[in-house]
Amino acid sequence: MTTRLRLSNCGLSAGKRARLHRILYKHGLGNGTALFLPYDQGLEHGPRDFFADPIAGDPRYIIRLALEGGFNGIAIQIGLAEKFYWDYAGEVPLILKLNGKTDIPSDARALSPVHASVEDAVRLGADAVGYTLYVGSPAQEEDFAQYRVVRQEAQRLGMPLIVWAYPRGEAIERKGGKDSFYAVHYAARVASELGADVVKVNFPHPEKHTAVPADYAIDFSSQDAIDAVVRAANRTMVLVSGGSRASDEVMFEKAQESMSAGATGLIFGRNVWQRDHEESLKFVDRLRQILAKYPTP
Ligand SMILES: O=C(CO)COP(=O)(O)O
Repeated sequence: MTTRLRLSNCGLSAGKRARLHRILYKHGLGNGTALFLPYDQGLEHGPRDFFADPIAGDPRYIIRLALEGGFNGIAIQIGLAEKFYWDYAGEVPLILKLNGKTDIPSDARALSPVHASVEDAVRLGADAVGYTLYVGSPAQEEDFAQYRVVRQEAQRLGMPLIVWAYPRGEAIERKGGKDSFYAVHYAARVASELGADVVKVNFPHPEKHTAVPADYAIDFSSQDAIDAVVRAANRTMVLVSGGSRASDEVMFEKAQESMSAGATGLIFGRNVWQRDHEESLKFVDRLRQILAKYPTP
């Protein structure tokens, strides 16, 4: 088990620390762990994610769910933030996503263009911004360049920067795929090297080792894999993402292993809202029981 990071150990400026303190200690369980509700799938995947449970297509429903479920924050794009966020008077912290893309073009040269600014985030009362970085994409040079502008603005304005570190591209596919241990481990390290305050990763699949460099061809358990990912992030807090719908047992195991590895929290979307309201709240309650076991003073 890795030691859980404290806010005081993350090299944060005063503004970033104050905002992260609000997210981690004034919302959710208030124990230093985080449960975020991401709701950018309408842009990233299109309306198909809402077919299973059409109410989930309504941003007002999702923000209410974030409140009722006691989430630490909601991650949305600028359009929904402008139109819906203040209906709820900022009762749940806002993480404004600054870039995003549709899944209509292929991922061969994945790049998530920036369409909002850190100043937008300040104007909207956000407590953090989110940036998707496609680690391994042939468009890396452009990605790093636009990321640098966001990082510098976030630094200037005291705004915590959460990097969605997503391995992508043909080279990643050859080395085990985007949720292989190799790819997720590398992505966590990249976000830390590039100055993210928080990194969001997929849960690594240690069994997807084929065709990766020999150093990685080790018989890891999933716990060993997520432990190593959290270590690779160094003084960058780690959030583990949910992914597409899976059984509750699989999700709870993922949550348990992530928190035991020293992750700060979870960012689960479709597994929360692709089900009926009562079921969503029950599911969230079980996640909160897991987080409650890992307080960070
Ligand atoms: O952070 C996420 C999307 O931005 C994760 O969402 P899912 O849990 O639906 O995969």
